[in-house]
Amino acid sequence: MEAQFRQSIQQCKWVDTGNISRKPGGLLQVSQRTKEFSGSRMFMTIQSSRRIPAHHKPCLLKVSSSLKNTSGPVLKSGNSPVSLDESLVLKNKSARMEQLLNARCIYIVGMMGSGKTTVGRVLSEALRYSFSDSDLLVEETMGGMSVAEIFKQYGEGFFRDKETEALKGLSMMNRLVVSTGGGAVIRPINWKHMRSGISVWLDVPVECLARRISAVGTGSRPLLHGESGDAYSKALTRLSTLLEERGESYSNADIRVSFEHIASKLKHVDVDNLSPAAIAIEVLEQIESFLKNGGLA
Ligand SMILES: Nc1ncnc2c1ncn2[C@@H]1O[C@H](COP(=O)(O)OP(=O)(O)OP(=O)(O)O)[C@@H](O)[C@H]1O
Ligand SMILES: O=C(O)C1=C[C@@H](O)[C@@H](O)[C@H](O)C1
Repeated sequence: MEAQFRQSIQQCKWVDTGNISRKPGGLLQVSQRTKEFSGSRMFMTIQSSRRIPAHHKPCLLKVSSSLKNTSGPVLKSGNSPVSLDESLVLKNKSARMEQLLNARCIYIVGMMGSGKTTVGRVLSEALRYSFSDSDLLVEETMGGMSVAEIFKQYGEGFFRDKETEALKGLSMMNRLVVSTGGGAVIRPINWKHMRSGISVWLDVPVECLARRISAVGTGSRPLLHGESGDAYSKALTRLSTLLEERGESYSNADIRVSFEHIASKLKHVDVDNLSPAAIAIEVLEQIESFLKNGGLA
């Protein structure tokens, strides 16, 4: 396959085919003719379907290039812009971790608004995992009722039972990134299910959570209803109480990804402008060192 691939791109004049190297995870790195594309990099990935016999594997060629000084958001991952540089780091790290991860699921825990869904989607794409959201699963089993409606009609206890059922089902699967409900950590039985994989706590300062949530409203977040004051103060008051109650439960996670730590590492003045991809990269780095240091052994 690789030889065929080399041949098929011989005519492609801006690719120096003599300089193809294989990277882990099937990534082929191709350097370009520096005369014409000075300062740019090009990566090609061969992806194939597992269900088809090896000698008939179709080949999907993904080509991306980046020019030096191109750091603006240019690729889209779901709704999250991922810069080419971040995208390459994510791809390389993910490919390196394929074996180490051994198809284990990743459970993302954290307060509402911490970015479990946003970061989870970026991670799942990079790892070529599927993405799942336990809140959405509960809504599906309830025939499309929203979480807020379930709380209102049946109460929190009922919702928590459904959440536990959803996590139990997910614990039997592999190659999933799961965004868990913000309160999933409070039930020990849920930890039993999440221990089937690697759990990651997105630890976001409460002021940042309140800013994010007050920007979009609390309509879909029943536990934030009922405070008085402006949207930011209401969210801040309620979230602070919840975080105080749950701090210890979140710290049961195998890995804690602190936004303050990422901001200081990247020399950002605050935590509000960390890209989902930068957070996903930190998650991968921490998972790698957790597993290499015998985590889950
Ligand atoms: N890195 C980021 N920078 C800026 N805004 C972000 C970032 N990540 C997420 N957001 C925004 O914060 C809000 C919450 O994000 P998201 O839905 O991913 O969080 P969540 O943890 O899944 O929340 P919930 O548990 O309430 O469903 C969204 O409006 C999202 O666009
Ligand atoms: O923090 C919580 O307890 C919740 C978070 C959401 O994801 C939903 O699971 C629900 O609104 C409860």
